[in-house]
Amino acid sequence: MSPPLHPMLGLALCVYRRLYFTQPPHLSLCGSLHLAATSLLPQQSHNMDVIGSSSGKPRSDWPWDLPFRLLSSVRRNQNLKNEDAACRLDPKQNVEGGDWRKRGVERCHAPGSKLPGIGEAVRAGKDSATLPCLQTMWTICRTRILRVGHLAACRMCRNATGYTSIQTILQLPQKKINQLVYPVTELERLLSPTVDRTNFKLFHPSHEQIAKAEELFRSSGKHVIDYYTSAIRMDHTPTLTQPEVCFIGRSNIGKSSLIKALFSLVPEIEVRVSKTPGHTKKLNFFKVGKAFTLVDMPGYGFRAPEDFAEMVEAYLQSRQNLKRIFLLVDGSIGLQKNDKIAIEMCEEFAKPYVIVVTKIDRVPTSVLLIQYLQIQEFIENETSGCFPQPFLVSSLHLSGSICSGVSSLT
Ligand SMILES: Nc1nc2c(ncn2[C@@H]2O[C@H](COP(=O)(O)OP(=O)(O)OP(=O)(O)O)[C@@H](O)[C@H]2O)c(=O)[nH]1
Ligand SMILES: [Mg+2]
Repeated sequence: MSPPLHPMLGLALCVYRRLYFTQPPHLSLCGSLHLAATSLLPQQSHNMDVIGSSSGKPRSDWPWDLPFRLLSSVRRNQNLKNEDAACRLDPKQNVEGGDWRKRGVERCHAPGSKLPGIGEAVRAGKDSATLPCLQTMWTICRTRILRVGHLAACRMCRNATGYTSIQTILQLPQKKINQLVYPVTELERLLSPTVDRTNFKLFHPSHEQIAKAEELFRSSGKHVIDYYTSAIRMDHTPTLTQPEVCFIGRSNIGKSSLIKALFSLVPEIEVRVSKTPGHTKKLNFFKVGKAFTLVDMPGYGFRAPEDFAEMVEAYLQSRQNLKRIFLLVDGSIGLQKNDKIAIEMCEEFAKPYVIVVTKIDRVPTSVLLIQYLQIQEFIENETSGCFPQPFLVSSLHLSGSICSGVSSLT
């Protein structure tokens, strides 16, 4: 029989479990993988070819079929020439497991020195033996607890990579699978039966398709996934023939986090994520084998780099092998003025782009649905090169959330 808990401890545990052992972490990662996976799939191209606009009018001028068809062609048809292959692809991912683990270690060691310990007590003239003794014990205990916690967290984090796989997710109850893999379908369920759902169903890959695309995000001897280089100006960018996709959005919107989540099967790749806006200062290139390249970019808006225009706009405008832009928008606030400027830019440069609604784990479903419908309407009425169905993702940090997510499965 488990010992009775102190009421306060019981309450704390409840809050803790509520905060950390719920679904969003999976949802997030799955959403990202789903996004990554599906956008690479050949089958998707068929959808893309036929969907046209949601008004039923075919978008014959839509350049989408190129990027979406790519990957499969490359993989299936080895004879395809590079230039042809370079016409259809895209993906994404991210990293920071390494960083996180390092920070975990720092956290383990730092607290002792920061505690109001013996030194401070002595300086404050408290010469009673009790205080320093208790504080020393507390320091030691706390350091140990943190260290054990850190090791457990690291272990969970390693395990977590296993749970990022669609195969693992498929072992979950059906309802959970749906929540994780098809967040858009979950939203759709809330609509009244009279609402036109066409644009909710355009992008709905099967589990097999996702699994296939997921394979692209596993590094192996023949298919090496790794950071490649960084550039601060267009003329510093590497000359690459394989197709490229990039992630743009306001600073702090979660571009790097999304890339990191997509690279969660390759945790050794470092993708730096930060709470501080304006963290990514360069164009960071990550190679996914010979298949394609992902580019993480500085954000626009608050604390954007001064040379943002020369760097990012020039890249978007003139990068020949750029096949798709993923424009990230915050799920809680929807399209902002800056986002609309970015959309105008994509339209002007005639690059195919997708709107990705991020951080959906932080948004109540009702708010998310409203934002989603507004974005869909905007796409329908104001754009011509944007994929009509926004993607929903939440790419939580590998720290905490994912580990907790794993725990919730066990
Ligand atoms: N809850 C939640 N937080 C997220 C998500 N994605 C990113 N974040 C958090 O948002 C903050 C910013 O994430 P980044 O990935 O560094 O954002 P960024 O767009 O690369 O920012 P810049 O490099 O400054 O332009 C971090 O604290 C992330 O943990 C998400 O899906 N859900
Ligand atoms: Mg960043």
